[in-house]
Amino acid sequence: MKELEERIRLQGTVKPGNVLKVDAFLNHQCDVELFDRMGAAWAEHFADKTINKILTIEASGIGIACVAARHFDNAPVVFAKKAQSINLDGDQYTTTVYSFTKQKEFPVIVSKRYLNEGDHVLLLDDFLANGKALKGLINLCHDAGATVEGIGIAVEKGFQGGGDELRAAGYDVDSLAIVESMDPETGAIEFRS
Ligand SMILES: O=P(O)(O)OC[C@H]1O[C@H](OP(=O)(O)OP(=O)(O)O)[C@H](O)[C@@H]1O
Ligand SMILES: O=c1[nH]c(=O)c2nc[nH]c2[nH]1
Repeated sequence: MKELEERIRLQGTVKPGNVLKVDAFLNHQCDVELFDRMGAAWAEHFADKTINKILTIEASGIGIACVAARHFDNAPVVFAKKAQSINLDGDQYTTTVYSFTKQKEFPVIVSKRYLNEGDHVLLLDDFLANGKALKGLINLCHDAGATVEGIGIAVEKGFQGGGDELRAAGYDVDSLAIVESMDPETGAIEFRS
């Protein structure tokens, strides 16, 4: 998606440790009109799939998924929680995920009420790096007997390999911008064409 690549060039900054900071529009301050156009792009890509639920993971996937859901017949958006809470009751599907930005392992939890056998799920998230978050969500879907119909990502860092691993495993991964390389010294960012 050219618009997203341009925004990354304009407002993104490259930090040491393979971190691309795009919090001016994607995952701190949120440009909801951009999110809407991202949702439209995913809807076009996954037009031949039957999708009845969108699954994401807190925190940064939530806003994007909620806006994108408007392009999927207002499919319910479920987000996996990264902490136990007195608000989480009943049976749960759980796994653990190593968080890229927080650099620690989190439990990842979805109530059995909201992910069911027979669900046709689209996974959405802001970033795909090593693929840990998505593998956690895929595990939850597998445990629930739900089918992963596809994966929509705003920014994939292609050089970290998570996206290509998922494609090799047979998943339809639609990343709207794929960063092939980025240099914290010069700030240069190259996209996969
Ligand atoms: O492919 P991966 O290596 O798993 O990286 C991608 C994940 O990293 C971020 O989550 P993180 O927990 O770092 O931050 P967040 O709480 O802002 O979503 C991002 O939102 C993705 O969920
Ligand atoms: O803001 C972010 N920048 C990143 O480079 C990244 N990788 C995973 N998750 C991320 N979030």
